[in-house]
Amino acid sequence: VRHTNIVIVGGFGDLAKKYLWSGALNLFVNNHNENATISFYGAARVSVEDGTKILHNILESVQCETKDNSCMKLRPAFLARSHYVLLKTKDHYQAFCGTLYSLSIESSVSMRNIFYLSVPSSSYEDVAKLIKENCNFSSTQIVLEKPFGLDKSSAVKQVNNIGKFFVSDEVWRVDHYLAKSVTKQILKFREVNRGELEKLLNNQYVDRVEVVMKERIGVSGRVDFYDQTGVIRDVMQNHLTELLALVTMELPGNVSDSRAVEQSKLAVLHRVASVDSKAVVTGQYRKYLAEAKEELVNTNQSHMTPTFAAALLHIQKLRWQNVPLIIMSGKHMDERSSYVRILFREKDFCVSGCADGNSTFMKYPRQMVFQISHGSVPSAGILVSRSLFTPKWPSGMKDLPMTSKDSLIHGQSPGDFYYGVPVNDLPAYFTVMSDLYHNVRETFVTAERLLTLWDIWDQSVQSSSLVIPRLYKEYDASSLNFSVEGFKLEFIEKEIRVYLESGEMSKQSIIPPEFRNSTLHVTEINKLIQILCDDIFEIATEAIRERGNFHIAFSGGQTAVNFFEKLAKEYPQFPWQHTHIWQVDERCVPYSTTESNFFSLHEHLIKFVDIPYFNVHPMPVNLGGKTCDISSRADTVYENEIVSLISGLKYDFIVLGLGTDAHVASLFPNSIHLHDNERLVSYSSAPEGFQTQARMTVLPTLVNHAHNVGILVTGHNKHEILHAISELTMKNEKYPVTFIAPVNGTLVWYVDFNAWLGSTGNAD
Ligand SMILES: O=C1O[C@H](COP(=O)(O)O)[C@@H](O)[C@H](O)[C@H]1O
Repeated sequence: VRHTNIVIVGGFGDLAKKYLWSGALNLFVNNHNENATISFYGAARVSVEDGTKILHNILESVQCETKDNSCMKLRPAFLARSHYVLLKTKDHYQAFCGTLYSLSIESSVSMRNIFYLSVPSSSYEDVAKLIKENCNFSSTQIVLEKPFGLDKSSAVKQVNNIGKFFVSDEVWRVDHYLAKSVTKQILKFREVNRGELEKLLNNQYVDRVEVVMKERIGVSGRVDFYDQTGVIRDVMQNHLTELLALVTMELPGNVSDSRAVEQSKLAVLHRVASVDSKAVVTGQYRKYLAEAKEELVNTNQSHMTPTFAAALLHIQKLRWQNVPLIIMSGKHMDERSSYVRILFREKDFCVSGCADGNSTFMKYPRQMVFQISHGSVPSAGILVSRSLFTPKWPSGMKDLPMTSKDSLIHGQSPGDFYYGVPVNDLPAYFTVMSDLYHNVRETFVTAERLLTLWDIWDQSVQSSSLVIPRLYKEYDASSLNFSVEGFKLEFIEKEIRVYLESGEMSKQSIIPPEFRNSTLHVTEINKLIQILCDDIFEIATEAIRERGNFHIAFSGGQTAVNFFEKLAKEYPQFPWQHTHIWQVDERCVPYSTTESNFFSLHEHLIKFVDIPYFNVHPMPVNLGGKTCDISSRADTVYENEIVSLISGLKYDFIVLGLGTDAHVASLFPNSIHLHDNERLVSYSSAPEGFQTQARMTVLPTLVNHAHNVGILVTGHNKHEILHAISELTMKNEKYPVTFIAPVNGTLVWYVDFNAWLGSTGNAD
């Protein structure tokens, strides 16, 4: 007869309450019999009286997973064999272990003791010492939960500290991802499909490998643990790299031989290059800092803790050379899903009958997915594209056909996959407990593997702790989309941060590639003007090559002045001889006054460039010696000039500004001219408060005919209006800029940091 004592040190902790006691019940139900008996002890540091009550309450809530008879029948016996034990001092350990020892002698059974340390890792050494020195059993297992160090050197220290008391065979480090039902099947699946699959798993066929763990939950309630850890240490260095090893390692001759499996895993992990800082991007969900402030006393470093990270790994081995291996995980993501996805290259080309979906050629990527937690798949399982090969399922799995009606899975119709699921999808901690009991080594992490995993991640945990993670919206991390560029990972959307003079960060913002469905440039003002001038120069050169001339209309106002001189002085090759300069709007004042738009156009641009006199087209606001005399119909005169000179009424480039009230040109909120589809140019008037109310302006119809329109927005006073119009999708009279939408042309927004962020400072 053999007896096993399982002692959960820290038996009232979160892990124990959530997982360990139900794992214990399941273990008892499936293994306890008269030849192999099991007792459980929940150990803590409170009095026997209190502890007994607490344990009783915890065990009351541990119910059978299913109402299956054997569990219901055996549950009372399990409760009777579960006891509280006070383990605080040396004497407590001595007394407890002494009792266990006497019991085994009395009943002449061989005794085995498993101490599950569900306590903070900082106590491991002390507890290990107490066990070793006071419980002199011949057979003891010490079970540890992560964190196994915060980096390589602290991991080495932890290994050595435990090693002072227990030899490596006695130390069992849990990685519960190795106990997930599908993880358990990976090698078996590879084994039964060895013939078909092994020839595909290499750089000739594999396009990339993704190891992903997305969670809906955040870390509220456990920030004290998470703040120092962050996502890389929490799940990437361990769970996800272990999964990567299982799919990339050489398949040993016998996958049940745990030594061979370990050797093979180590061999591949040794070849994973250390993760470089350029190969990592990190993020933090927006509420994290507030949560940290609620739960921690010191939050000085909390803004640096990543709750999301993606990393690009490479294996320096011929088999996997140049295959990007992407490991990614995040909290508060759009879904809960973890998987290893292998995407295969498409080598064949379909010529006929390709569109009907029945072709053996794929419209979609060919892929194989080990779905560890279910996500959009009905349940955890293995998916294989039908066009890849027909898989066999290992004995612990069964086929589960999916219908094509369900929504897409990994971009593919469910019916396009072979789908197999574990026969028994057990909770991971049921398997942890059971594998501990049955000495199934490969569910646990050896010290050598642990340190090898740290070799891969050590550099990146150090360097990523120096980079401020990008903030993302809870459940919508689209701002974190990234791309793989050679050996680098980069966010697709650019980000700006603005620092105040003091060096403090004032604002952080993601710059989307588009604003109001048009191209957006956001940068510091000098760079912005450079981009605008470059664009004008390029379009001018192109227009002249195609049509012989270039027609550009400029707005007035201070914003435009900023770039006139740059264009005039820094583009000596600008084709002014073939350029026509027009005006977008003008104030009804003499050209010689500083209020006149033409005056500033002349003073800052025209007078510096060699442009033919007859290529300059000021708005005729001074016609007939009067300014904007209605009877002179100067608007019609300008219109006629446009009609006669500009082919198809299509300006090559129109530069607009944006008012704080969203006016463009001299089209103000609620102006009747916004709806004038007949005319091209008109008199207009600015609301009270504006300098010079009487104006002349081009109308939306004309602007919307242009090949290119650029809207230049600078200064922090434009921030609010940008924000107000950002979501407007329809034309809205209150916001004249919403009437600007080139019909067959291109609209580009040129926005400076101050306007984008609404603050001044230094941005990076
Ligand atoms: O180890 C950990 O894993 C959990 C996720 O595990 P799952 O079994 O629910 O997928 C994660 O939430 C936690 O942060 C981490 O410490």
